Amino acid sequence: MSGMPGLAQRMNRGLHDASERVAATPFGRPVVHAPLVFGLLLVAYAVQGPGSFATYTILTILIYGIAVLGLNIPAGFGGALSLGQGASFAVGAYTVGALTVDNGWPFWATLPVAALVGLVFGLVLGAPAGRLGEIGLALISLGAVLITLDLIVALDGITGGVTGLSPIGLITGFGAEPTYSLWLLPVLVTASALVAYLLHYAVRVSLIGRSAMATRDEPIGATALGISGYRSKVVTFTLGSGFGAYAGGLFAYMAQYISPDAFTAHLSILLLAMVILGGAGSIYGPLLGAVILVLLPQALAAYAHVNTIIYGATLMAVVLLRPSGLISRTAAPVRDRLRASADDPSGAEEREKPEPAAAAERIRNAGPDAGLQVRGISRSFGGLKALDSVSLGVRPGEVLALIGPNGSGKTTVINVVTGLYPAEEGRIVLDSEDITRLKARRITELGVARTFQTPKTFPGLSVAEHLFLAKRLQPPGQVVGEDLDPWVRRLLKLGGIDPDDPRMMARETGQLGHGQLRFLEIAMAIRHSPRLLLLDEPAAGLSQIEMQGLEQVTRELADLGIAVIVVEHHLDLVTRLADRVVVLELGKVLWEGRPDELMDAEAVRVAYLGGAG
Ligand SMILES: Nc1ncnc2c1ncn2[C@@H]1O[C@H](COP(=O)(O)OP(=O)(O)OP(=O)(O)O)[C@@H](O)[C@H]1O
Repeated sequence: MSGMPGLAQRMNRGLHDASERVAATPFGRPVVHAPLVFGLLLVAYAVQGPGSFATYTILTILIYGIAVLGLNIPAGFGGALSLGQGASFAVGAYTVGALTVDNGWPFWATLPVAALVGLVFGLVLGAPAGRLGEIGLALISLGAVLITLDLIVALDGITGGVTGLSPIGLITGFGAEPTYSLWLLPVLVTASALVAYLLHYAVRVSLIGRSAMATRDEPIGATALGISGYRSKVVTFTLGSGFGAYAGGLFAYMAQYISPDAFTAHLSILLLAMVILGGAGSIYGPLLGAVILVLLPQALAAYAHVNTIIYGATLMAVVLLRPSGLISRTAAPVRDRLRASADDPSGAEEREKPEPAAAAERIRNAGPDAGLQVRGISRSFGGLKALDSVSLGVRPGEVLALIGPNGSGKTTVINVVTGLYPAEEGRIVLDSEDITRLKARRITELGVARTFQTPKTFPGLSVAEHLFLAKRLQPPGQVVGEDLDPWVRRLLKLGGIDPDDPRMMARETGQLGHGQLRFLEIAMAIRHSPRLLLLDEPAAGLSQIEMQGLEQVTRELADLGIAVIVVEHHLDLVTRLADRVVVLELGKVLWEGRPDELMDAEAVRVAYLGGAG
């Protein structure tokens, strides 16, 4: 299903900065520049005075900054249109308020509890919302804001109702009166912002962050890689809410008084606006958004009659002129090297051939049910029977070519085998295990890798990040007990991607050409270390040289013991590469045999080649 790209997707894809970026940010790694900023801010507080208006403004920016970094996790990395960050902020503020005012807890106890409550709140909200599309998720999160506000008013025994809670001091209890240390708040907020920034960056470069981005950019491709889109949404929502609640807790300490007025739906919209304005999905863009949207109203305060108009117009202008926000997303570095060969980690020599003896023995020892058996599968779309009782099989070490006229059902076979569409009839057995009713992700986990007719790669992730995901999501217990990185490297090179060029590896794939994407996708499938590899028209759009390279690598991979099904229109390639050929017509198997018999088969000539010759 193509359909219109969603709002969040458009928001996230936006404009790609054409420049090549290797580092995570223009200022280098966050671990280097973040402590520097921390020090500079402390100097600024000292110069301005820790209780000054300037310090208060910086602290406001940092507190909102923590909340928007959190929101950037589901909204930027995950592409979810979340309007509920204000609710998490409120939950955190009231957790701190209630524990401080009613129970006299000090800040070092209340703030972790606030973050924890925020995580639970995010999980409770994210678990049902994660199943919904963009609009559903937006509405659920907005609903959460409204309900939270009502609950704050209703639970006045804990929250103080409309009157609110005060005084909220940083250090209370132990028989002491609430204490307001002039320096404690700035240091605590600034240190918290620093940690939040580093944590946010860690999420960005983790499997969680990259999986969320992959799902955002290409959900079907992500599923084929073994990523659970639902889990990604729930986890990112939960983490973001934890950040939001912690920020709300800090806000309570800064304001020393909280009431429902501070947490209306306007706050949630403001936080989302900060993320979008600064650059959703970028590492420090949301912080820039917080700076602008805190300072702008202050700068406009003198023009009371027009300030809202200017504020709104500025927002609209920026979003219209730069749909991806002020700061474009930045490719993140990957600590994951493609090895040139299993026994040569230095990466000098590439191994040309698999070890024939070991591989041949593995193939010989495969049991009678080894490989894939498809028995009488059918699948309809509306009134159209795309597959009608199709049976075929492929053994380890074998290349099966699936050919047939357009619309004969070749891709549907791959889609049904990989669980994208369930079969309506028949059985699919992989190495003696019935996989007919398994979900797509589970089938991937069993060692089934595929490519698509049009590569389903992730435009916002770098080449290296694609290969990172394929490796990290590799099924346990590799079938081919060898490191396949040398073949991955060869495939990349065939596609014109130099695996040893850091700039190339750091390039977002939204900037790559068709051939590069096709080889990258095949390389990812190989990095998955599959037992069954399904290639959907891999040679489409390739040159003769590229096709020959692809043919050689595919043969070698099969010789290692991988079972390969290749859907292909190039009959010359099919006759050279395949061990067996299955011809489909109108969803049925028309013919099956050796490639050298193909041209003599009368039925195939009539159906597939139009009876010529
Ligand atoms: N998701 C779908 N919804 C509706 N119809 C579908 C869907 N997927 C496939 N079909 C239909 O099923 C039939 C088989 O399609 P399929 O893509 O498997 O053919 P194919 O042999 O791979 O063709 P091509 O060589 O053009 O890729 C076609 O008529 C197609 O329109």
